[in-house]
Amino acid sequence: MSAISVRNLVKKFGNLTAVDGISFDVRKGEIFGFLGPNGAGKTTTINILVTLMRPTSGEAYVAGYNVVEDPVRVREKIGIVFQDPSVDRNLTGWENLYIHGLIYGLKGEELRRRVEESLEFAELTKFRDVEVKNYSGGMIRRLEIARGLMHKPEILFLDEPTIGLDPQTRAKIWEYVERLREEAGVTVFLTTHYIEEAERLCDRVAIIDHGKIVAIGSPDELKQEIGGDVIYIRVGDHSSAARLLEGLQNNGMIISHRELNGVLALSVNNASKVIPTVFEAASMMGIRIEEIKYTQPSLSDVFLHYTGREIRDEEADWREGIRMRHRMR
Ligand SMILES: Nc1ncnc2c1ncn2[C@@H]1O[C@H](COP(=O)(O)OP(=O)(O)OP(=O)(O)O)[C@@H](O)[C@H]1O
Repeated sequence: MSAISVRNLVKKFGNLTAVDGISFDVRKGEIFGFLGPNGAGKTTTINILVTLMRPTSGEAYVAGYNVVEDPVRVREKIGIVFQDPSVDRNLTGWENLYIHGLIYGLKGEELRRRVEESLEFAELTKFRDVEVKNYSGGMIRRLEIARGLMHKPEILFLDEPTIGLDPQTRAKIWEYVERLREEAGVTVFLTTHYIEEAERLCDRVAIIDHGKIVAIGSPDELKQEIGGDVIYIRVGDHSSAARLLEGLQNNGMIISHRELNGVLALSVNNASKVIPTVFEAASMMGIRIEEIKYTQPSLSDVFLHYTGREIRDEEADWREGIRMRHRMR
């Protein structure tokens, strides 16, 4: 039996179809990622799976229970960590866990033991009696994840677990999530719009865009599916990049392209055949190539391949900035 099974799931808000007929399975014990830009439908899907929202149509089973027909059973089997901080900043780490345990019906010695174990697992024992407002962003996240695990759920849902955290803290959270799977045997379903997060952490990834799954598989499988190489050419500015692209586009060698701050990225079948043509075109147009390199495609190239767009956009960065400011308050 799969840990999660979703069939033709649809969620509409008025005229907007936030989740548009998705189907997928999450295997027991895997770290499964939902990767997509802001607004793609990731949080809506999580909300349906954790029984906070009813789907418009379709079916979803979590730990074998139907999310609409058996929401109480589903909730017993899952832990949830939302995007925005939800711990009480005026309480200590210990107090936050203790109260959460009480809500879940734990009592006496059992509750105290579980709180200690959770603090230990989150490497927060030293800070157990410190008010959460004095914790760093990474410590708060670890506390929230530990809290989501206190009632020993089979499946843990993490909505954007590292949003707004710096790269070093992000890497620590990844290690922590891996440890959960290895030591606690929990199935993890997470959403993210960070490519590196999906690539580093997930056994399998579903790429979601405009409410639809555009690709699903292990990061390696997805990259192999699109095949080919990506050539990065630094020419210094946008107009040179645009001119060079125009000069290259007629030769039929470019599968897709994108440009960011004067760096042109070209998806091609065989980089070693295309690179001489790039130099030729640049020299004919008087464009100086500052740097050129090529790599196998990344998950970001997979997204570009299936959607024709970058996974990150300015709006996402802007919204994330707002969120971070909100979190700092
Ligand atoms: N309660 C709601 N009412 C109306 N529209 C909604 C509601 N919740 C989400 N939406 C819309 O549905 C779409 C999908 O949103 P969703 O939050 O699921 O995306 P997401 O991929 O999780 O992005 P984010 O990380 O920004 O939350 C968006 O266009 C959003 O504006």
